[in-house]
Amino acid sequence: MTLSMALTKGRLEKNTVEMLDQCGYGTEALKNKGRALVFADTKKDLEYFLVKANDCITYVEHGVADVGVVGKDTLLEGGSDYYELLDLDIGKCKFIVASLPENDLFNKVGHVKIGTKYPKVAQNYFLGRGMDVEIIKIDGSVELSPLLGLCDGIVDIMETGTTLRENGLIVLDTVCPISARLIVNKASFRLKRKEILDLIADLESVVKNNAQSTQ
Ligand SMILES: Nc1ncnc2c1ncn2[C@@H]1O[C@H](COP(=O)(O)OP(=O)(O)OP(=O)(O)O)[C@@H](O)[C@H]1O
Ligand SMILES: O=P(O)(O)OC[C@H]1O[C@H](OP(=O)(O)OP(=O)(O)O)[C@H](O)[C@@H]1O
Repeated sequence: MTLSMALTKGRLEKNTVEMLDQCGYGTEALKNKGRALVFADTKKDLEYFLVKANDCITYVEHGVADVGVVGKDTLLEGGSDYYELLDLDIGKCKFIVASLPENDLFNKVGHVKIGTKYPKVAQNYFLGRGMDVEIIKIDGSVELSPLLGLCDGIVDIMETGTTLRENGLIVLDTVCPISARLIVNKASFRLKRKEILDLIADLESVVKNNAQSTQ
């Protein structure tokens, strides 16, 4: 049976395709893609879709894609009707709390405002610290919001730390690490169990090899 796989386009795309290559799969179409969005594997009974991160969860939850590759950041913020079966150990970054050095938001008396693209993650983090903060949803360039006085601090993704540094912000705390995960539609896992377990075994051995070669 053909397996359909939703891949997150953008930052995760190159590393995901590289992993599929390492599995020995036929990813030529994905590498010469033009404006196409659906690609057939040339060696395996696999079909790929390239989608935005949030849509990856939607396609998998609805069973249009049997499996998907998506960042843990998106999973923490998005739906929950899927199985998360493998940490692919790519797209590694973390959620952090940051502010201007003079804004000690953990000790501020009164109203605290937090800018973020990830309101659910931010809300849960601050509730966990017993702080009832106001969350202000921002869609991008989140680091700008404390500089302009829109908020006291931010919850955002940090990879190299360059964006924070170049905007004079400091990390106050780490919320959690992030990496790309393989998610699976629940019904597909019953109906296409063998195909999905084979895919997981292939990806798992690539994850192990890559971990060994970076040691
Ligand atoms: N420095 C980084 N910043 C943001 N995401 C990163 C970073 N490094 C790895 N990632 C991972 O890559 C995934 C895709 O990020 P990407 O920026 O391509 O898409 P996006 O978050 O939908 O942004 P955009 O709306 O700009 O396309 C993220 O969900 C995250 O898991
Ligand atoms: O630690 P760094 O390596 O600097 O990476 C982190 C930055 O990258 C992401 O933004 P992105 O480039 O996706 O732009 P956006 O602000 O429009 O989401 C993220 O939101 C940070 O701003």
